[in-house]
Amino acid sequence: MHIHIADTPGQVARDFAEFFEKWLAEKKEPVNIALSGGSTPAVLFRLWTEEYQDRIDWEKVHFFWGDERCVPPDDAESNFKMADDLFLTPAGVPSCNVHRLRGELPAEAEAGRYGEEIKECLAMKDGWPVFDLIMLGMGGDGHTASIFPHQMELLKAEEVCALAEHPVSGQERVTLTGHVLNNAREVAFLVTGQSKAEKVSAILNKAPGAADYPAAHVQPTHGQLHWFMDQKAAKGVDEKV
Ligand SMILES: O=C(O)[C@H](O)[C@@H](O)[C@H](O)[C@H](O)COP(=O)(O)O
Repeated sequence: MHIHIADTPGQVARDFAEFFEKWLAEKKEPVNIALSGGSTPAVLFRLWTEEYQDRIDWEKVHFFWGDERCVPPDDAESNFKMADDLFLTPAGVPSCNVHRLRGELPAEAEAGRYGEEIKECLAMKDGWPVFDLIMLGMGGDGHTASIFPHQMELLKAEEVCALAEHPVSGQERVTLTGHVLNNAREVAFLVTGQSKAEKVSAILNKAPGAADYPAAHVQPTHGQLHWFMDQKAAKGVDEKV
């Protein structure tokens, strides 16, 4: 596991962007990556648009989503909308490289369709699709993607994508499931802010009860795991974990 701690959320985004640029430069073939949702990636998306438009050959990158809210693509809640407004469109990412999870469609059917699209586009290993890189966030309850503590069974689901729901709002989601997350070549958490510190510390220090948090179960079978955090989220984490 690789721990990357920076002073500020802006520096976390910059550290990840530099990591990503070096990582991509070593790839001879196009890569398939899954973007995280929520608000944390916004800083990175703006940075990619403002400073990396010409530094990265975005035609080499195919974008998928680790999860999506079951809303239309123009809804303020849409993970796609945030990425598209801040990065995909302004940075001129080719639309054929953007594999949108169609939140406007009936969730169960879309979970199946998106899983099939992923299996068509990605290599397979151990019966599961292999993302080159999956970006993840973590909620204050320890959820990741849209695998929440009240739906731990999604960590072991037999489908590539499954229907999920937010425990408070009841909002329907579609999420990658645990086997897919753990089949990736690289998994990178981007987690910032004081509100995440307790769960981050429990997970990285393997404290009792950490197994109740879905993010604790992201342990790539073959791949590398990275935690990019700011000082506030990483409070209490021993860098030697
Ligand atoms: O659709 C989502 O909301 C995400 O995929 C979710 O897993 C998110 O990454 C965390 O909830 C952290 O969200 P913030 O970045 O807003 O703290």
